[in-house]
Amino acid sequence: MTHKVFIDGDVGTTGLQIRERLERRADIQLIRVDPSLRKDVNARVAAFAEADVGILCLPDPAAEEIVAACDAQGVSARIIDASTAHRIHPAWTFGLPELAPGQREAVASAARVSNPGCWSTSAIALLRPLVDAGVIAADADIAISGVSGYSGGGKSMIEEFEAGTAQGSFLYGATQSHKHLPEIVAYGRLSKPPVFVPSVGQYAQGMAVAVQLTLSPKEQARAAEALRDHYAASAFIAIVEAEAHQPRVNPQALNGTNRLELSVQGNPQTGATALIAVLDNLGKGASGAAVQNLNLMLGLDETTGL
Ligand SMILES: NC(=O)C1=CN([C@@H]2O[C@H](COP(=O)(O)OP(=O)(O)OC[C@H]3O[C@@H](n4cnc5c(N)ncnc54)[C@H](OP(=O)(O)O)[C@@H]3O)[C@@H](O)[C@H]2O)C=CC1
Ligand SMILES: CC(=O)N[C@@H](CCC(=O)OP(=O)(O)O)C(=O)O
Repeated sequence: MTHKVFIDGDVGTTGLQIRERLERRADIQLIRVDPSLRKDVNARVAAFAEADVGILCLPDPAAEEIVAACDAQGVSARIIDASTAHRIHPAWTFGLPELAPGQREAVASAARVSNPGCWSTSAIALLRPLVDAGVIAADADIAISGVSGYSGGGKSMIEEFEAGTAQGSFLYGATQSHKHLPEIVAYGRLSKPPVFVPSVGQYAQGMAVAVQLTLSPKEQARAAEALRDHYAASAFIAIVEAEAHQPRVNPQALNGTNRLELSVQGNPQTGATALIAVLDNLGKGASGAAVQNLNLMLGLDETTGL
């Protein structure tokens, strides 16, 4: 049996990587629109009407526009949205199957799934099990930093770095209005936003993220245990020994995979704690995650083709 999938935005960074993963599969038939019509709303709505699942790999306004057009024309295609547009929308299911018990089943049966952001995937994967286990208080003082390859910024940032016009690595988001903060608060079950200062490095792909807070030595040990318990049966998320991410955390270590590695590090004497995540921004941070969600929505093993 083949499943029909339409990728809206399949020449962009995320869409192209999803297409490459799906083109290798005999169980998936990709629906394509004529390249000259790739921004034509009617042509794309027709493609959604034919698809079992459509995947949006578009800027937020374009994602909102095409969902509204599908709704207006009565097209009831199941949709995965890789943009930020619907991440905390109550009618959309958050596409992090490992979030909490029941989330995998919720994704599998959902009509609309929002694929998480790359930074938020890391932060939520670290925080949510610890908040649920009572190791971290919802109102804890938390800081998040990290480094991403420039492909995280899509085509325009890739062009900037490849043309040599980017002036090197940089921090951003210091005004604390990064677009991933709402989903980190909502799905991390926090009662206040963490302080989040990400950065971009002078390499294409891969991320390392550090969630920083104070935990007692006992809480540090409980944190590692709670994460191990939570992800024990996970195909893609693993807790590794702190040594695996020392002394340098390599943001490119998991490139080309859909994996996310977590470790608990810190100084038990002072309580200063760094929860570390490593992932591919175009793997578990975007395209791999979208394929995992697609597999679940199609009733397949979530690891198919990943
Ligand atoms: N890059 C990453 O690591 C991640 C990206 N995302 C999200 O995924 C989405 C896509 O990002 P990314 O692939 O990086 O972005 P890109 O800019 O690389 O690609 C976006 C694509 O959408 C196309 N597009 C823009 N407007 C329209 C429209 N109205 N109709 C049809 N196509 C349109 C663009 O066309 P054109 O080429 O003509 O501009 C481009 O090909 C974004 O919402 C992004 O935030 C999520 C997680 C990680
Ligand atoms: C390096 C870089 O610029 N990264 C992007 C996030 C990439 C991502 O996760 O995308 P969406 O949430 O938009 O889907 C940023 O921080 O805005």
